[in-house]
Amino acid sequence: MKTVKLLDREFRVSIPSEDIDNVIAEMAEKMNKDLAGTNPLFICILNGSFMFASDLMKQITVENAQITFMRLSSYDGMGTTGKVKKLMGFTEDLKDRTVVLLEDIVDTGITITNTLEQIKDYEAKEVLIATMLFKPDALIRDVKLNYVGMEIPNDFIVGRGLDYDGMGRNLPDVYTVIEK
Ligand SMILES: O=P(O)(O)OC[C@H]1O[C@H](OP(=O)(O)OP(=O)(O)O)[C@H](O)[C@@H]1O
Ligand SMILES: Nc1nc2[nH]cnc2c(=O)[nH]1
Repeated sequence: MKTVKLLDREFRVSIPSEDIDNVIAEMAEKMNKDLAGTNPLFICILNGSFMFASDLMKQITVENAQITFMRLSSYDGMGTTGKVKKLMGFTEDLKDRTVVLLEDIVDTGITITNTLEQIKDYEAKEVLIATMLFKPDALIRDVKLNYVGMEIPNDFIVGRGLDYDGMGRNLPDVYTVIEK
């Protein structure tokens, strides 16, 4: 079993990199059809989504697609603080645009619903949500996800952009914490 140690915890591979590549490719293909002619603006929610956004955007062929970034943070160690801090905003005008929020993971749903709240006054034409990973059993907010790469169990994971106290974002595979 492939494992990795990050700080004080051990993790085992739970999703190989190729499986994630495949779901991102499928998502890009679907978006290329759905979003044709919409001049979409993708918003990558940093930090965790940097790798997903990069992998996805390389496969987006929609004309006039654009990407921008905002930075939010709510996790401390392995748990949500329940509060979403905005650390960096964007300057693009969302009015009458098709906006696609890019998340690495929707867990409790607190971050994504908070993001929707933050941008609602910008009067976008529509706001779609795309997430690489989704934990349905952890969701405590009512939110519609338009594109979901993969549903996963309610365990703490790292890799593919996701961190444990800043560590492990660079790992191409996804790893699940080994409970002590
Ligand atoms: O659905 P939720 O329970 O809100 O969890 C999802 C959020 O948690 C992670 O962000 P985090 O706050 O860890 O910041 P990071 O992206 O900088 O790692 C992840 O990138 C999502 O944005
Ligand atoms: N690293 C990491 N960040 C998260 N944010 C929400 N859920 C998770 C998770 O399982 N792992």
